[in-house]
Amino acid sequence: THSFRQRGHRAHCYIHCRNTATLISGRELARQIHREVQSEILEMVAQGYRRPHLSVILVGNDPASHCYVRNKTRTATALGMSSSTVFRPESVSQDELLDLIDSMNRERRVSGVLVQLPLPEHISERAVCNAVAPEKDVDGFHIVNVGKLSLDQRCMIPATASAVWEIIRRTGIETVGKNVVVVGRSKNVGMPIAMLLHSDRRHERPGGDATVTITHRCTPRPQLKEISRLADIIISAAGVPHLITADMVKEGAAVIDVGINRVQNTTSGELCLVGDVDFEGVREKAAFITPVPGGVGPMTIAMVMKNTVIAARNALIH
Ligand SMILES: Nc1nc(=O)c2c([nH]1)NC[C@@H]1CN(c3ccc(C(=O)N[C@@H](CCC(=O)O)C(=O)O)cc3)C=[N+]21
Ligand SMILES: [Mg+2]
Repeated sequence: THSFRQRGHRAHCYIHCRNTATLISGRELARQIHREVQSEILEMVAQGYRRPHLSVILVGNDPASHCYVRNKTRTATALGMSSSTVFRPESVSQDELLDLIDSMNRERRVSGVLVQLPLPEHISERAVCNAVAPEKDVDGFHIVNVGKLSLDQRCMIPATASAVWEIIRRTGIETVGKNVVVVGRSKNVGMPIAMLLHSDRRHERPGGDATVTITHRCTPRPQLKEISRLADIIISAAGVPHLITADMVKEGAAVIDVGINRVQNTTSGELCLVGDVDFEGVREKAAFITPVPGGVGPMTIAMVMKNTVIAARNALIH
């Protein structure tokens, strides 16, 4: 629902400003992607090809990781893919994981391989990500995919970055020549988001042609505010609740909240999920805002599905 507020003094020169942002439904956009993925799978099956298959490796018993993985495999099944999850205890050795990945790489019916992160301390995430065959790497974390992303080449794009990209594209938010601030520089989230948005739209893997500023824990708060107030698009992937407040947002900006923070509700004491954005305050200022939950999260899952179908399609060509 949109409500409007009258701005300006004279009746003939008023500007109607939305006084609350348009809520971007990640759930609705994800359903759109699901339908596209589903029909692509139907087409492949109709052509006589095997259904795409997603193989997941899940180490340890972190409830959130189990929840995300269940979400992915459940969605895969719903879209007509097959999927399997291999569970290993926290104590698994790196060699055992590498062997497991190797067998999935060799298995022809496996289209995509995903190792849920984080992994225990004694395992090198880099070694594990690099063990996945780049063409089955639906997370886009293999060093070859990271390199290709940086060179604007076609590659597997990390799902969270694709999610942010698709939210921007499908909402019709302009990026060319716009100021974007990406808050957070993680290799799996902040960095690939910044990479997509700043790069050239004419390249093999088109970019957003935006002017991108990356801020991080060493950015002084007053400077973050100065930069974010100039931003047409704010993308926060810091993991800090209430980091982005209304005073940091330009009127009419788009605010995309990638944060996932589990916090205890001060009144009810319940654990709840919040993003990095002070939603109630910022929605009065922004033109577009994504909620948490129901924003980037569901789109991330949808983009993993899309990557799996891309991997399956690519495997038909060779
Ligand atoms: N190899 C690997 N690939 C990943 O893509 C990956 C990963 N490891 N490790 C963890 C992060 C996090 N991530 C999320 C995916 C979906 C939601 C999601 O669906 N969130 C729901 C809420 C779910 C809830 O209630 O917790 C929402 O925002 O509406 C959240 C987070 C993928 N990650
Ligand atoms: Mg979300």
